[in-house]
Amino acid sequence: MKDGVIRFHEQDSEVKKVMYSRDLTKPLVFTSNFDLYSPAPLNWGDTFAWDMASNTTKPEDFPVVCRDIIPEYGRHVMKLGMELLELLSEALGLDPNHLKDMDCYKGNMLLCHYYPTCPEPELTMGTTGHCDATFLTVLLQDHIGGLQIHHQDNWIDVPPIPEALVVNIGDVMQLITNDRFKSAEHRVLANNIAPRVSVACFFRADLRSQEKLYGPIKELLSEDNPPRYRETSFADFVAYFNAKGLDGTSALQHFKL
Ligand SMILES: O=C(O)CCC(=O)C(=O)O
Ligand SMILES: [Fe+2]
Repeated sequence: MKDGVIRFHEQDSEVKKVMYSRDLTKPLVFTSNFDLYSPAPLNWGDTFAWDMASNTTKPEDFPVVCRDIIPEYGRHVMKLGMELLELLSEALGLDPNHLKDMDCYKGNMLLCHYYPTCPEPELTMGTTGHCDATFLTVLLQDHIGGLQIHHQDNWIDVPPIPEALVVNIGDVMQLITNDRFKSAEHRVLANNIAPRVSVACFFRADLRSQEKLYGPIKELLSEDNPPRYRETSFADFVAYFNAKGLDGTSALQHFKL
């Protein structure tokens, strides 16, 4: 999978620009710098994004250099994520199907990141600190390193472990569990040694639906544990998150009661 991502990103810009867009609602998009229009230094990274929920994507729509692997990886990571949703439901004392039945996977997205070698890494970031606007993120990183997690006011390295995946809780999981599960703030350093590749599978609800509302799960609430967040559609959460940008503040604050 990592080779497939390298094959895509190391194509000529002329080939890639055909897929370039800043509209991540398109099924397959090549894009750059989540924060292109923010005043802060630009993030040093490109992304090839697949909206896994789009049922209009045909195998031949994928770029030929990674057509063999991206849909297959997508199937495997989806299966793993469903099992994780079951385990997390059980950990909350709920029926194993609870999170799956909340459709925490119906708007999934696969983000294939490529962070080019950066001549002046101290002036920017691969990705600035943020929590994901997801329930869950399953992350595959290569051997280069640079991923860090914010813990007790320090940024701690998450060293790559061969064959291992990193699983992050996202903001919307924190919201529906009323802070039982905390979202993990993370960032990626830029480096001047070698390009870095990672693949994030975002477990999300369907962004096309405004009907379903996500608030703290009723079974987890009690007199001593009243709801801490208001309900929101997944689409509204993501719209707020994207409009705010990666400015180091938590999108969850906006939904606090
Ligand atoms: O590249 C990484 O390791 C992290 C990517 C990330 O944080 C994201 O896609 O939200
Ligand atoms: Fe992230």
